[in-house]
Amino acid sequence: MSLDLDISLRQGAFKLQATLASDERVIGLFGPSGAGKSSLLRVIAGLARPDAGHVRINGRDVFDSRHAVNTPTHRRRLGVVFQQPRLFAHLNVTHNLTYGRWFARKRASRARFDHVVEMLDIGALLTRRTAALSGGEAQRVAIGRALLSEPDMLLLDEPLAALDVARRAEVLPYIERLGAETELPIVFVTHQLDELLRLANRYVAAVDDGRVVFAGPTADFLARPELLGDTGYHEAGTLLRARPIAHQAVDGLSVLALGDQRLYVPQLDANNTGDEITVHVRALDVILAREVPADMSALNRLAARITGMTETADGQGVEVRLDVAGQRLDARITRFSAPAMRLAPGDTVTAIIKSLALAEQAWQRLGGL
Ligand SMILES: Nc1ncnc2c1ncn2[C@@H]1O[C@H](COP(=O)(O)OP(=O)(O)OP(=O)(O)O)[C@@H](O)[C@H]1O
Repeated sequence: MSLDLDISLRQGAFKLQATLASDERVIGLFGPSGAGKSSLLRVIAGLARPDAGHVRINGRDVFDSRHAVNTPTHRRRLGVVFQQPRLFAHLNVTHNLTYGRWFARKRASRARFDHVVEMLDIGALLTRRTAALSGGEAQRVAIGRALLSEPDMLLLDEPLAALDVARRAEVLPYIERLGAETELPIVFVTHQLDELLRLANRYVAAVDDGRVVFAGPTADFLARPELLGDTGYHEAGTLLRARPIAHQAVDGLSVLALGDQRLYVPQLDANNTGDEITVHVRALDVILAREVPADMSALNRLAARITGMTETADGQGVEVRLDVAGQRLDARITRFSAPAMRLAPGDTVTAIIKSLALAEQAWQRLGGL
C-alpha cells in the first residue's frame, strides 16, 4: 500500500497538522489520548474534511484541496472498524456480514465469505441476533463485515479499546491473523504500546498534539523512550526476530534460534515452527555480565558485543547498544555499573534477559484474501 498525506484540520481549539508518506502494508498510528489519531483516521476515511492539503491512497488522490477533489467515503474502498462494533441491531450476523457487500465493486464469492467466517471463527454465530453477541464476538463480526466489503485498505480505530481485558485477549489474535494471513493494507490506531508491538511491529507513525512526531520502523521507535509516553522509561527496548525451532524441549518452554544462539520463551502454539516471530526485550530487563554465574535462574543468556554507549536523557543511566547475532539489542544500566565494569565499545559481554514478551505470533500464511 502507499499512503501519502499532508493535511491541516482545525476542530475547535485543536489543530491537526499531519504529514505522512509510507509504502508499508501495515501502519500503526500511535499516540496518547487526544493526540489526534482518530481525527487523522477520519480524514483518511473521508469522514472529516481537512481545511487544506492532500490525501493519496495507493497513488489515487482521494482529497486534494487545490483541485477540489474530495472522494466520498463509500467510494474510497475502505473497510473501517471503530471502537464500538456499530452492527445493525435489526439484522442477524449473516446479514450484517453481507451488508458490506452492497458497497463492493465485485460481490464477495461464497468461498471468500466462508474464508472470512473461518478466519474470524464466527461460523457458530451466523444466525444469531447481534444483540445476543458479546463485545468480542460483535467486534469480530464488525471486522468480518469490513473485510467482505472488498476494501483496498482496512482502517482499524482502536478496535480493542472498548473491550475488557479478557475480551481484548480474545479478539487480539484475530486481528493478528489479519496482518499475517491477508495481503490487505491496514492502518491500526492504538494508544497501547503492547498492541502496537503485537499488531504493527514493522512501521509506526506516532502522533502527539496534532502532529506526526515520528514515522519509521517500530523497532527504531521503541528505542526512543522520550516518544513512548508515560510508559516509555519501562517499555523502551528492542524487538528481536527469532525462529521457533522446538516446543517442549524444555518443560513448558519453546526454543527460538537467534543465529546460533538460543532464546527460551513460554510455550508457543505448536504450529509455530519456521516463521520468524518477534520478541520485545525491555532495555531495563537486560543485565550485562563479564562472567556468567554457574547457577542462575535466568535462562536467556546471549553472547553480545558492545557497539555503542550513551548517557540516558535523565543522566542517571547508560544506554548500551549491543550486537547479538547481527541484531541490535539495547540494555540500560546504571551510571555506576558502566565504569565499574570498565565497559567499552568493542567488548564482548553476556546479555542476561530477565523477561521478554512475545510481540508477534507467527501464523501460517493461508493466502486467499
Ligand atoms: N468534532 C470535533 N469538534 C471539536 N473538537 C474535536 C472534534 N473531534 C475531536 N476533537 C478534539 O480533537 C482532539 C483530538 O481528538 P482525537 O479523537 O482525534 O484524538 P485521539 O488521539 O484519537 O484520542 P483517543 O485515543 O482518546 O481517541 C481532541 O482534543 C478532541 O477533543
